[in-house]
Amino acid sequence: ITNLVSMDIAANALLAAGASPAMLHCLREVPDFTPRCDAVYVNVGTLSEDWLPSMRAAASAGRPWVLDPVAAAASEFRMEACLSLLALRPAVVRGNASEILALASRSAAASSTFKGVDSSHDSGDALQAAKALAQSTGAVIAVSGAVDYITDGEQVAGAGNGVALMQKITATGCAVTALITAFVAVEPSDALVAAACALAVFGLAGEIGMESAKGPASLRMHLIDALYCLDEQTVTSRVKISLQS
Ligand SMILES: Nc1ncnc2c1ncn2[C@@H]1O[C@H](COP(=O)(O)OP(=O)(O)OP(=O)(O)O)[C@@H](O)[C@H]1O
Ligand SMILES: Cc1ncsc1CCO
Ligand SMILES: [Mg+2]
Repeated sequence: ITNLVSMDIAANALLAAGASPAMLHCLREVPDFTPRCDAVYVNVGTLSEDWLPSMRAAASAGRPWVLDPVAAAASEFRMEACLSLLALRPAVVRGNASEILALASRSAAASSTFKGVDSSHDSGDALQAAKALAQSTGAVIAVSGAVDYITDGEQVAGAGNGVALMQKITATGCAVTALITAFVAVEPSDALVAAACALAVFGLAGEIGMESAKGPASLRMHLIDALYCLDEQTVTSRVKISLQS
């Protein structure tokens, strides 16, 4: 269940990576459909009062699930929605630094530099907040940025792949959270590894895509092509993941 802006890029990124996406958000379909999913993705980017019950039902269906708290500090309603979803035990939460800082401080007003769906902080600024949030929620917290940080509250992994121009394509963050969900479906017992690998692989696809891109629109196309064409040799030789502690 993802936002209206991200549906296309998220579904195409998942297909290119070998997953099988389906976007449904009708509450009456959730009980039939969700048990058949290997993992569930909930993204609040275009939240509405109608969608929140569907999100809560899908997150409660007993499948491993992943939360993208897009613009968590946009409003009281959105912050409360994110906090109520966090209580439903996501395996992973992936946000940009501003989103993770806002969630960790649990207040829509706390983020004075908040401007919307884009981050106004570097990922490193949110590392301590991510660790605290991981400890208080039991979720793996991933903060995207120049270096993506992934933590379970004890261990911290850094994923260094990616290109800055990815920030100029809307919903690349939403797409990488979708990819994390697919990786969690494959590796449900190690969400830290799943999230770190998905972020590194998506960043690597961005690096390879950048070799042919002329700007954000062509990078979007080449990134999806690169994701589709990745092979094991390229992944193992170019992925940059390090354990920080
Ligand atoms: N400065 C950067 N250098 C390299 N890669 C980056 C940089 N900033 C972001 N990325 C990568 O871009 C992708 C999207 O991350 P970003 O932090 O922009 O997400 P976001 O703000 O949630 O995006 P959106 O809300 O548009 O979906 C991630 O794969 C991340 O690793
Ligand atoms: C631009 C935008 N607005 C709500 S969700 C979204 C996609 C990036 O998060
Ligand atoms: Mg985002």
